[in-house]
Amino acid sequence: MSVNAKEQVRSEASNREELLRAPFIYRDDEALEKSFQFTLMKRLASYMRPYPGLMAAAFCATLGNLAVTLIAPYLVGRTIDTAIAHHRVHALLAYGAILIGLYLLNFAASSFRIYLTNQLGQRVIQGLRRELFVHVQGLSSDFFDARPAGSILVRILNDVNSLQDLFTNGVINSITNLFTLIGIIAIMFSLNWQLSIVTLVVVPFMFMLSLRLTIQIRRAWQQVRLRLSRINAHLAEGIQGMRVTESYVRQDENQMFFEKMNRDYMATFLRAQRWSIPFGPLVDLTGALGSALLFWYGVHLLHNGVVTVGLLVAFANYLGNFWTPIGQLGQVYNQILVAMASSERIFQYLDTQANVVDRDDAIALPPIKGKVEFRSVGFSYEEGRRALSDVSFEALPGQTVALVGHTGAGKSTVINLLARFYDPTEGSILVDGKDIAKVSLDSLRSQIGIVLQDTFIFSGTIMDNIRYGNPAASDEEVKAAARAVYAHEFIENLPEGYHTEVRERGSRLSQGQRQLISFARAILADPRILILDEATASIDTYTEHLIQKGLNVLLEGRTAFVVAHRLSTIRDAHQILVFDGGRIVERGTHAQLMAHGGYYYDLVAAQYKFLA
Ligand SMILES: Nc1ncnc2c1ncn2[C@@H]1O[C@H](COP(=O)(O)OP(=O)(O)OP(=O)(O)O)[C@@H](O)[C@H]1O
Repeated sequence: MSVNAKEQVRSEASNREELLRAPFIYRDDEALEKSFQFTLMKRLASYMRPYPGLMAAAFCATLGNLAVTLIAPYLVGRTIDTAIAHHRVHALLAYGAILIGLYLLNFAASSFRIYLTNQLGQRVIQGLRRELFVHVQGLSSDFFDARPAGSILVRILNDVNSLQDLFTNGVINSITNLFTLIGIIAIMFSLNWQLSIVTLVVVPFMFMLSLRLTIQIRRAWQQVRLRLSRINAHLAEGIQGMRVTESYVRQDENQMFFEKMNRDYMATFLRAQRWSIPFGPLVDLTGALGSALLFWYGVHLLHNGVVTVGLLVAFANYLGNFWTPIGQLGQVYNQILVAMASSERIFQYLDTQANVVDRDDAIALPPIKGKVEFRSVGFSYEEGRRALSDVSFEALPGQTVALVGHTGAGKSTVINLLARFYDPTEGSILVDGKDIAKVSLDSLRSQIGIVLQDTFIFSGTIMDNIRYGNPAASDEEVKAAARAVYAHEFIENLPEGYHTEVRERGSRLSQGQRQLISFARAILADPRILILDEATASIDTYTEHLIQKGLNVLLEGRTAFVVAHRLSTIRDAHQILVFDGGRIVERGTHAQLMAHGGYYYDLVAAQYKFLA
């Protein structure tokens, strides 16, 4: 290698190192924690209201724990003072038996409490997740347009899960912990107030230390989780887009990006570890300090005959019992901060209202014949940007209407309004003379079939996928539908025919095969009105021929709106609506429009001649 080449390699390597070390900037919009808000907490607590029996039982079980925590140290003290100090074997055995009984009770109460609080937590979480899913499923298209699917997923999964700890342990434990602390303090003061003051000097310090450290530790681990989910998201995207990466030869950049994420994750993990390591030893140290104070002053009181050995031991036990509730209260505080951020986001979704809803006086649309009318329809997705203006047309039952125009002209918007994914801003849409804004959504959509360009294939068998159009259809009906649209042949040729499992999004099937399946699905649903966004993907001549024939069967006898990309489909349409800038600029049959020699003529000349 020449000196220059070596120099270049060295400089590339150092550039790479520099790039890798440069701070990593992410765009995260989600807050990980929020300050305490009473209204949010009250709303969260309302999710526990349906389970009064579980809450009461869990609370009783925790009272059992509480009783043992409060009584046992006192009994140990009494055992020492009355039984051991005076060599009274019977008393010793009796105390021993009572203590064993108490600890057995504690064991039973703890097991029962853990079981009950888990039941409670899981039920609350399951209910909340169900409510969120049902609500999100009922929201209108604008909601899904405005946010990526990933962020909706995170809310339904992660945000709800992050409330789990609070509902499982937090609420019940914090009440018990408070009672425990108050109980211990009360007992200690009733036994000896001077010793109590000296012993408890260390407690506020313990509490602050536990709180501060746990806050830092939680934040540090939140950062680790955040980095991990970024790596997950990046990996998922990378794997899905692998073909594009390969075709644009972007592997090196991807590797560099991944390497940065990986390093960032490692650094964050080690930082979190650094915060976590001293927690245990520091807690022990503070505990030891408390015990030292207790024994230093206790021995002094012992000399003066103010306290007994048993009382000192009881105090030491009580002090030991302070740790668990203090630590747990710190944890609950942390859980509440995290819950505030998550629940705020969850409630934001739950409070979002669907824009397209059934009116109170909505009627069910009777079985339709298929006449469709747009009357001066106008629509904007966003304020100030019109997607459709003054669109009027009429389609008679059984007619095929082709919607054509350049990209962004408004064709899909017509379809979105007809299926009532949105309501028009102006004008009205009538089906068989009935304003669709006044009929129930279910009765309208169940009579409209939609075949999109990018056919959605669900994981399951081919049979399941076709039956999606009509869940009540028998196997024979499914096959008949496939036959009608010329899909039967290719399905039969698959390894397991109709029972072939199609993987996620139908990756095993070609574009054309997916379209044929969507035709079969639509014909099985047998809608009077059909909306079809014709696929643009180029398909081999044989499949293309099948699709053409399948399409003719599908359109037969239905009112169909086709965002048309094939000249053959357009040519056969009863009516062609030509869109530009959200308006209908020309209308007529293919022959009429070609003879007119206007916008449509130019469009066909430019766009469709190759597809004829
Ligand atoms: N969800 C949306 N939010 C905001 N604006 C939108 C949305 N969908 C479409 N638009 C805008 O509305 C206008 C009409 O879009 P539309 O999708 O109806 O066009 P199209 O003719 O179907 O185009 P294409 O042939 O590319 O699908 C465009 O200006 C587009 O940017």
